[in-house]
Amino acid sequence: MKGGDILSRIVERRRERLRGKGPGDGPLQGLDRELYGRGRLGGDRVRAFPGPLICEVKRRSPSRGEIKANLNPLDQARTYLREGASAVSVLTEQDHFGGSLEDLVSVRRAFPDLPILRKDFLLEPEDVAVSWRLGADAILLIAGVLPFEDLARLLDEARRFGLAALVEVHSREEVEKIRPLTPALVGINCRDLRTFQVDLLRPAALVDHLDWPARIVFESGVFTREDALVARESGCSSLLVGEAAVRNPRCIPGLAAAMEEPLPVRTGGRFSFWRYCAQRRREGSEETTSVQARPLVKICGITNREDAALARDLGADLLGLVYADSPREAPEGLAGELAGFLGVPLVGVVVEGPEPGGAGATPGNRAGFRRALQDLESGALAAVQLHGHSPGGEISSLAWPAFKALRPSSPGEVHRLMSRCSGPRVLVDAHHRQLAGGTGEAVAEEVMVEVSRFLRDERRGALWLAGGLGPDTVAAVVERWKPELIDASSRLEERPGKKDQFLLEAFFRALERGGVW
Ligand SMILES: O=C(O)c1ccccc1NCC(=O)[C@H](O)[C@H](O)COP(=O)(O)O
Repeated sequence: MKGGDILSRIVERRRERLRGKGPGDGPLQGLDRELYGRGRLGGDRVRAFPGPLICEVKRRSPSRGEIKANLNPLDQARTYLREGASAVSVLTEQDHFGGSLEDLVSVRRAFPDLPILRKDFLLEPEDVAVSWRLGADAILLIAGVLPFEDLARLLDEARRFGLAALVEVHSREEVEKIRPLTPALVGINCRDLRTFQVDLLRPAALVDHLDWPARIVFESGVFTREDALVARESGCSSLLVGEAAVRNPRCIPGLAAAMEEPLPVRTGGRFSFWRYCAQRRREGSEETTSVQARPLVKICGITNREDAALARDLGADLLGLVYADSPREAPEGLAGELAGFLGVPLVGVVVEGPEPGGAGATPGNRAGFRRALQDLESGALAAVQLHGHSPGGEISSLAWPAFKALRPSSPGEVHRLMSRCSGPRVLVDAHHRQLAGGTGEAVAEEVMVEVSRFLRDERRGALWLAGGLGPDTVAAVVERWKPELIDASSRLEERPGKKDQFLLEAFFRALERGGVW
């Protein structure tokens, strides 16, 4: 099912059910509150809810379709507990998620001490009472579907019953809506419930606007350790994981560990990389990942102080330093020197494994990789851009923060390469038989068509694009593919490794003049 107005339809259906059978949905009315209420969390435990990892009991969803039609809620909850979830969320919405209040009751009965969130589209104070009666410890309240007065009333009701309330937001507007209520537990949903688009940078973009003491839950789209690390870097203390946990509960220990163990490195020195990127997106782009605003600009292949300062002054958002065999390899010590005065995050570009065409793990590239890791650890680099094919697939075990640069050689390769990548963004660059990057060539049109289709159909993230961008092409490329970030290098040079002032200025002028912003 497509996005469209699905949220309104879900809410309308829920209202119909409330008008028909009432909040207890008929058969469950009159259940013994003492029996089902006995697992409720006491005061301190409500305050500690939900711990690092909430896993969801859900059979299907409008955005993902069937996930596990024959799911047994008890088996699923038991597995979650065994694997290390700190709380369980039970979907009770029937028509679109295949849940039920019976699911909630049966999980509560079997696990009296398990912290349970009731996840549904709750609309009326009576919903809160029913949730308590049937054994929930916490309820979800969605700011996007509740008028302010109703939200306030339901929050009060939750307090009266001693239930934790997870108040969910997705936009800046919704943050403003809940601000007067200063809820203690806020969920930031990476998924836009109206379009189903998932953007793992959404929490990072919103978190600084939550300017009251609150525990923040990172919701939706989490599959991997990298996703969990992004959640932590965004200032979230908990994850809410649905599809990944249902399909593969064995991911749970890794996700739980990623939320608790020491972060792999200093997460980007002075810059919190993903937070910087999320917050740097220009005005107007916040509400959607089909970006309208002027894209972020990464100028790559910086080898000296002068070029770095010029690119910064012209408006570059990120600068790239190459740590690989290349005519634009950055001299040793440059990152440390630039980080001291520049005020723009530096990205270390590395080639970390063999490329299909043979370029790759030369001794120079391996030495470059080690050097980049040192500069990342010292805080001189804010992130690492990984070219080449990593053997394991977990980029965070190589470096963090990091993102992959993918160079599909054909449309057929796009899905295979992009679906294997985790984390919030990948950079799409031009394929070349010999060179790992800095080719000066554009990504083939037919590859770009497939990349756009992948991002649209998977509804995940926004486009970061490199390859042959220069003053003459940048405006048309931006207009056509609407990237969130563009990356340019060799077509801004007077010779390999030295930027050309005229071309750099023309590039930024073309970007300002030619765009749709
Ligand atoms: O730029 C290089 O020489 C390079 C060498 C090895 C690995 C990556 C490299 N560059 C990566 C970049 O991010 C470039 O900006 C990107 O490939 C686009 O380059 P260009 O087509 O020259 O604008």
